[in-house]
Amino acid sequence: MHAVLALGANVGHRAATLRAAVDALTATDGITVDAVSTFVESAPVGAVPDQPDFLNAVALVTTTLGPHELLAAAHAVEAALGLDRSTKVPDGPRPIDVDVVAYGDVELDEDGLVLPHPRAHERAFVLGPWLELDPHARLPQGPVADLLARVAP
Ligand SMILES: Nc1ncnc2c1ncn2[C@@H]1O[C@H](COP(=O)(O)OP(=O)(O)OP(=O)(O)O)[C@@H](O)[C@H]1O
Ligand SMILES: Nc1nc2c(c(=O)[nH]1)N=C(CO)CN2
Repeated sequence: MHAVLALGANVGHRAATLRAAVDALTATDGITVDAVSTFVESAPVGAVPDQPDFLNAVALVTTTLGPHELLAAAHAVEAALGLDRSTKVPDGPRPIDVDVVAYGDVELDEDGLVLPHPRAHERAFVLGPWLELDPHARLPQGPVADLLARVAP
């Protein structure tokens, strides 16, 4: 299955951490990283505006893992790179965040996993890097190119 992962970091050496996350994904059984976007910087979006800017990227992967296993693998990469989920503030600062944006065309909402990611369609820091890798990418809300045009200033 093809899947789309979003990576973000705003604490520590952000670029080094994003590279380490890609390396950790590459080293994960059942995941092949096919493409990684450029790293883009953006101001924090969401409930915590007073925090450092983020560096974000998108990775396209091919995986034999199921969607829940892929989320577990993303969480394992976060933990390996120092993310302590017990102290994580929603929308707040973090050394690394790895979200599952899409898993093929699968739509589901079960056991702590919503696919596609419920906020991906309104996040330029996801849509822009994804569009760079796949000009034909789509979400249920529409083509990623159109969604980006709608949210980008
Ligand atoms: N598609 C998804 N990708 C990642 N996490 C998801 C997804 N759908 C649901 N979740 C759930 O969301 C929970 C919180 O995720 P997380 O801690 O990454 O939130 P956040 O990064 O603060 O905010 P956001 O989810 O808006 O990026 C996770 O524990 C996970 O179970
Ligand atoms: N620019 C930007 N803002 C955010 C980000 C992020 O990755 N980039 N992640 C968040 C919570 O997941 C909240 N806000």
